[in-house]
Amino acid sequence: MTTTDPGAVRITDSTLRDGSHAMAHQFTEGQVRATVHALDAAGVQVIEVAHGDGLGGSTFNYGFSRTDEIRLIEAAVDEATRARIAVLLLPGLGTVEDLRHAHGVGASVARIATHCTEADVSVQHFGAARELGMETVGFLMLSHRASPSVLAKQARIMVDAGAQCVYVVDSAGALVLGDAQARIAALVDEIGAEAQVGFHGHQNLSLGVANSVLAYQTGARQIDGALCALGAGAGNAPTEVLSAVFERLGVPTGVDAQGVAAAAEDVVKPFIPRLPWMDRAAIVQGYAGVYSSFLLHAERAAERYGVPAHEILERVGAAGYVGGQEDMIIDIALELAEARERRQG
Ligand SMILES: C[C@H](O)CC(=O)C(=O)O
Ligand SMILES: [Mn+2]
Repeated sequence: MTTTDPGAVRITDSTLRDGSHAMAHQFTEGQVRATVHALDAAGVQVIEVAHGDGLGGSTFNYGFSRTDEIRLIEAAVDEATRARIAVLLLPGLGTVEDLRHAHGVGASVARIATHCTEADVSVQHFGAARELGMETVGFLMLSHRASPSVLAKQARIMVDAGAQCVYVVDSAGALVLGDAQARIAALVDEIGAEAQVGFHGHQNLSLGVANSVLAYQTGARQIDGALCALGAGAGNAPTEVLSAVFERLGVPTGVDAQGVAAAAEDVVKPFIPRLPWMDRAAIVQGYAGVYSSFLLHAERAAERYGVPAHEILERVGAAGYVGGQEDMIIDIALELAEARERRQG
């Protein structure tokens, strides 16, 4: 595959970033090295490494990392022979200084993520990333919450600020087929002449792979995946499945499908404490449009206050909370626990 092939798709693997949510941010340097080694050998061109909530995400609100993310990024860069290492940054949580630091240890792709209607907060960060000579990618999170035309205007803001690709990010795994397709089509129409369009899917309604294929067929040329689906909620579109499906469709990815299947089975699966799955709580996330990374927060609150996680998540969906409002999950759990006590007299 050549990167100039207009029909080729580039798979970015986010096991070591989105998977951080599913691992409660407990990645070790050894796990990062082994995963990067296997992905790099299989020809994956971009590997994302950071705290699940991006640079600077290791906090009380989001969860502390076991290992400093800069050390993990440095290890990933050291291990990769061909792949480029990407980082995610949410303006307001991560800073331009964090980006410089990551670039200083070898990260070369900056993925700047905002809520789907707040692209304007990314302008300074795209400018800084371009000045550093990094490849730039915009991430419009919770994309189901904006109509295709609104999303396209937000993508325009990112491209004007320096984004070379903008992703429709289905953070809640809530987009159902045509919903994903319509958003990709709107972005291709708005920015396609100047920038690429990407798709990042979650499996809460088991549509991550199908939505990714539809996104490709509608013009997206960058697609995210994670080995063993390791990601928030029911996980991401599995990289090993995406690679196999694109191969069957005759779409060049440059990835050795057998190699990533082995990476998933032999390297990642053995260290995952719990495989991501479409269980009741995750399905509610997709159905009610809840940010996937809220799953473990809701499960912890459920355990602590003795209320069901899926009920907490239903309420989170009704309230429309977005990333950064993790603390509200506790409030909802407390309300549910109080209501239960009142009922029991
Ligand atoms: C910070 C989020 O986890 C980014 C992401 O992967 C998503 O919104 O989905
Ligand atoms: Mn995600």
